[in-house]
Amino acid sequence: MANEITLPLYHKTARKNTIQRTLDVTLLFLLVSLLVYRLLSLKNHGFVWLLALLCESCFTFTWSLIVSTKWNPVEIETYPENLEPRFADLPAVDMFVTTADPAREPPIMTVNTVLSLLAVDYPADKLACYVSDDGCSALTFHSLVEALRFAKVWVPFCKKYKVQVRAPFRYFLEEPIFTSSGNSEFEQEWKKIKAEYEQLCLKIKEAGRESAPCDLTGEFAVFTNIETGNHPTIIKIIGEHKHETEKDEDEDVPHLVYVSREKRPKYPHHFKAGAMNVLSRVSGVMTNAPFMLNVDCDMFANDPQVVRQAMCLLFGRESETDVAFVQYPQCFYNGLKDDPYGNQMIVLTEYMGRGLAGLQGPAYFGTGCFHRRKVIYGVWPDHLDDHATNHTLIIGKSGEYEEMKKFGKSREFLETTTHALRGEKGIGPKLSDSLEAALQVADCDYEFGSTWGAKFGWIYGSTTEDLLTGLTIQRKGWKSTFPMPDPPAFLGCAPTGGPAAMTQQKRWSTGQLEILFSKSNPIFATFTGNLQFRTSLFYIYVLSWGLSSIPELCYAALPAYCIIADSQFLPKVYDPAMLIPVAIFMTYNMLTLREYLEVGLSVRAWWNNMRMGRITAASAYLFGVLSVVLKILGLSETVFEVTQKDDQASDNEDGNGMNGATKFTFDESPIFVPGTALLLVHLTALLTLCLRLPPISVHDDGKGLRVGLGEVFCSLWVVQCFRPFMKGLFRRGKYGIPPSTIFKSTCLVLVFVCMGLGI
Ligand SMILES: O=c1ccn([C@@H]2O[C@H](COP(=O)(O)OP(=O)(O)O[C@H]3O[C@H](CO)[C@@H](O)[C@H](O)[C@H]3O)[C@@H](O)[C@H]2O)c(=O)[nH]1
Ligand SMILES: [Mn+2]
Repeated sequence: MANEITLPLYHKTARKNTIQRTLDVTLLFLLVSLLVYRLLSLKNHGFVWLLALLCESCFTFTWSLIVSTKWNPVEIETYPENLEPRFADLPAVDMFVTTADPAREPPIMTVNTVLSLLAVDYPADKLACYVSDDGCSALTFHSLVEALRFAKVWVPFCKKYKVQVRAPFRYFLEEPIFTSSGNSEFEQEWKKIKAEYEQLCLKIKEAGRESAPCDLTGEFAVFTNIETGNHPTIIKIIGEHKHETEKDEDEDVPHLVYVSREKRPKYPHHFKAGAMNVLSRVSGVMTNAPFMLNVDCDMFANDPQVVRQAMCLLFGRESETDVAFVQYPQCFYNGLKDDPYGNQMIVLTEYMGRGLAGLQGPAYFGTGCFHRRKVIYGVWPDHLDDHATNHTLIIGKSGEYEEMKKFGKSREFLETTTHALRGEKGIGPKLSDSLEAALQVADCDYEFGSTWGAKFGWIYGSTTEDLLTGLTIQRKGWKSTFPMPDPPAFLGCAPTGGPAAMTQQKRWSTGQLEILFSKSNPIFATFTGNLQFRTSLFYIYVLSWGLSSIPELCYAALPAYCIIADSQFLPKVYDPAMLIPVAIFMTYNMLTLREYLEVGLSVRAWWNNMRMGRITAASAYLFGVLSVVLKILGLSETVFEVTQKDDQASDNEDGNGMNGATKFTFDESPIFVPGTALLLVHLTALLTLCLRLPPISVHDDGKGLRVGLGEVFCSLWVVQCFRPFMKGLFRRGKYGIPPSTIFKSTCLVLVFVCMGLGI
């Protein structure tokens, strides 16, 4: 027998990327050359030249951040099969699912996520699943109660037949190949369970149609006349794993708990971050597992080995204690062909993600992440041992009790926290015994006087609470890790449609800027904390997505301005200096295209991402900047608008759920005004050009063309990028840009043209 201590749990290898590095550096060199050229020739040119220089400086800076992040990619492999030979007793894991709105997040979706978690390949008595419902919806609760009933057949079935994908809506998409006899046990069971799942879907669908999903009596009575933003805490133990019947396969399902925290109109609830903190505390008093997994309601576990994989990276050898969290990439099951909305983030994950894994580790991306409970409770990596062995945080000694007050005033919670910090469980055998304590820690005023959300837990103050929380953890010097298994560990749902995609990007850029302009920003974290320099560069990159909209928009408007004002922002065509921008254009496109092709994506996917990058910057990011400016001026608060998720059930009905989804959709939102205006400006410029025919006339010196060909080319390129908007001008309904948006945009165009003509 192999020496069990030496069996590896994971392996991390550096990946070769010579070609990529060469291309990246070449581009950086070209960009710097362009800046030098502009600087040297600045005095011969006017404002336009200076503006171009400023924009290009921003792009060069951003590019250098990207190059630094991508420089050292790694690959991480885990060996879950070695976990049990090495550790007979696997650690417990609490699994959190958040949902907020049964209309935007169909309960059947949450149910599938929960089922996939309940069925993972891990001892059921070590798992507990907590669902936080910020919508306080009887429908969601009802759906979960039904789901547990189904789980009692689904989980044993998955384990018996080693089902690979344990979210039923995915599993039942295809019929397996049954053995020829046609009546095998598997076939019969498969059909029976499929019928039961269909029954479950039907029940949930019908319940959703009624004003109340069922009679609001018994367990459901608390939901009578409930108001979403004004109600007491509701915690329901939907299913308790029974130890006595451990041998009985039918009952081998983990705990399932429903949590809807108290909400009152005047109390801030801090959106998802608040929900996660409540889940941390409720699970603290109920199960107190040393590790916690968190997923959004649309992110099901796609690989039943996922908990074991994560434990390979988190649990075990001492040298691993510095890994604070294991973040899995966000991958999507509803990915439309060729990524028309440019939000599948495959290339971003592949290059930036792998690169980050080679540094201090990835940021926390909000879902598909396993956290160490101690880290969430604010422990520093160098204090880990104090807490584990001889920490004196024992309740009862006065001074220390003071220190513990930062966790809030529940005695039960403080007790379990002490245990958690010491690496013990310290909770009673029955969930129901802790119900009262759980209700107390979910109160909306529980956090008053504590430092929840400020020093530890999920940190408040940004609509991208994930980045802020991760940054706070990494600031302490913690590392994290980013395995990218195939098949993906989790699969979620990417927003489809212009409005949903833009709303999400706007929220992200808002949240990112909130962090950048706060005292938690990565620059301070490097100088006053332990955030590594290059990890900090990554954070600066990601947190300034919103800001990038300003140089992007200016630069995109420059060609049109130049054509209208008859000036030039690029060197003349016959000027040898023109080679620099041409080389930049070619290298950039070649390099990015290569990245897409390398990971098996199409040219179309590359192009869609390129153009969505421009569209997003001109719309969502700009609005992100606006909402942060309004917040800083104290004029409005930022809010977390939940992303609309497509209904899986209806997806299945029409086979692919992609009815016209590749056509860009619009709504009345002002978010589409800047993009429309930009397009109209370019069309106006190109039209002016045609009216000024013949555009190509020989200059006095006989050498040049009157029109800057560079500018015309750029203008055509911008129009090409905004083609979805161009089509939107001529379409109607949700595929068309609303007349009011066109009107507002036209006003902006008039202002712009007047500026260009110097009126
Ligand atoms: O008041 C709220 C608002 C949201 N959520 C939940 O937060 C999750 C993420 O919301 P979603 O609308 O899906 O946002 P996305 O932009 O798709 O989410 C990404 O970005 C968020 C930060 O902006 C992270 O929190 C997420 O984990 C990450 O997947 C969902 O499960 C919601 O139910 C709550 O629990 N309470
Ligand atoms: Mn989401």
